[in-house]
Amino acid sequence: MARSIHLRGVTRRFPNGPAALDDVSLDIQAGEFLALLGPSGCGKTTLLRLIAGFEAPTDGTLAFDERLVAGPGCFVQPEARQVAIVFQSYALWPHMSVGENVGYPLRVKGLRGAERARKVAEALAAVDLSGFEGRRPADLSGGQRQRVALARCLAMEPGIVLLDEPLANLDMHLRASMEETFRAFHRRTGATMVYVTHDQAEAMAMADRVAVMERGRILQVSAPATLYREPATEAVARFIGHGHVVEADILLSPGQGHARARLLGVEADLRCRPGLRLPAGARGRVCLRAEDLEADAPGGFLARVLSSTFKGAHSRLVVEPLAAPGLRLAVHADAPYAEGESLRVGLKGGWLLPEGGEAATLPVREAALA
Ligand SMILES: Nc1ncnc2c1ncn2[C@@H]1O[C@H](COP(=O)(O)OP(=O)(O)OP(=O)(O)O)[C@@H](O)[C@H]1O
Repeated sequence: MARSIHLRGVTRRFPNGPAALDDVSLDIQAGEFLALLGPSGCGKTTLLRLIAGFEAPTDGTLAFDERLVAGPGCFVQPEARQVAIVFQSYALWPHMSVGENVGYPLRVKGLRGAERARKVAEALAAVDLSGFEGRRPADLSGGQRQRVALARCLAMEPGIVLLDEPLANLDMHLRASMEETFRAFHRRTGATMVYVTHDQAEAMAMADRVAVMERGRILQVSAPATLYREPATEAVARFIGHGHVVEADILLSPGQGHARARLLGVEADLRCRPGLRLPAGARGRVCLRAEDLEADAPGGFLARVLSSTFKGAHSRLVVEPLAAPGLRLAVHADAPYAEGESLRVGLKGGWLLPEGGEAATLPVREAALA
């Protein structure tokens, strides 16, 4: 049975350093597929290890459903938490066959003979490895080994599955096909899954919701489309999908999900959070993506082409608005442009970041253009 996970004010400190987790509160629904995403050192693995029971919180509480598993005066040992873990390194026993590896947790549970063999065969069939029972892990490819680890997890019928960068050791091509395997695994088990990754494409492709972390804190937890279209802070806007953030003057106080503003010398209608309070005349910050911009649009702002790259269906331009020297924006155009050429760029939209976003930093970092 899938279980929900609840963290309240969880802090984890190690000696000699800032808190690895800093006052984290998070509710993961039963049966949800949640990805923890963030740069190296942001605390993803510590959070996962805490749920598994390999770490204890310095402060705060952790509960599965209604049951407290870690907190003041309480610590449930990892083996009593009934949580399955899939590691980057597969963690298969090299001396056991595939069938023995998958059947191991069932043996520990006391399952014998034909019933165990049936469950092993079912789990291997679910990951497309029927007939591999007799092989050794050493005779398998990386992707096959990871599927054996998944089958072992499947055989345990766990309520919670924790995955620590399980695709990190696989090549690009295999990763894409394994994403589908993980989604199918999730549909099949209905388990609550917490998936650690620093690869945003992976997180966005698989998870129901993504928690973006930075320096031990959760910046935003949202469905992938919401993270992309409606980032809560400038840091999330820049991190997810390489959004560009520019300053704007609010012309009409935001209404129900819309605002009128002047940015880069032209007026535009922007999307915003319903109920957002920013008076006319205030300064706001806007997340712009390539799809918010239109090349060669009369009435748009003037910009200079810095580079033009042929991408098949379109050319990807990097332009510098004349009104904001140093700012670089990505724009899609139907035709290629020459370097140094001028054009007008139309503003079709943009997302007005909610108040409380971090201070704008211009010029935009080159990294945002990658
Ligand atoms: N056992 C430990 N002792 C001391 N510091 C630790 C320990 N474990 C983690 N840390 C520190 O806590 C911070 C968060 O580490 P964590 O491994 O959770 O990050 P991460 O986001 O998973 O990074 P990566 O993607 O590189 O694995 C880091 O600064 C790390 O150095």
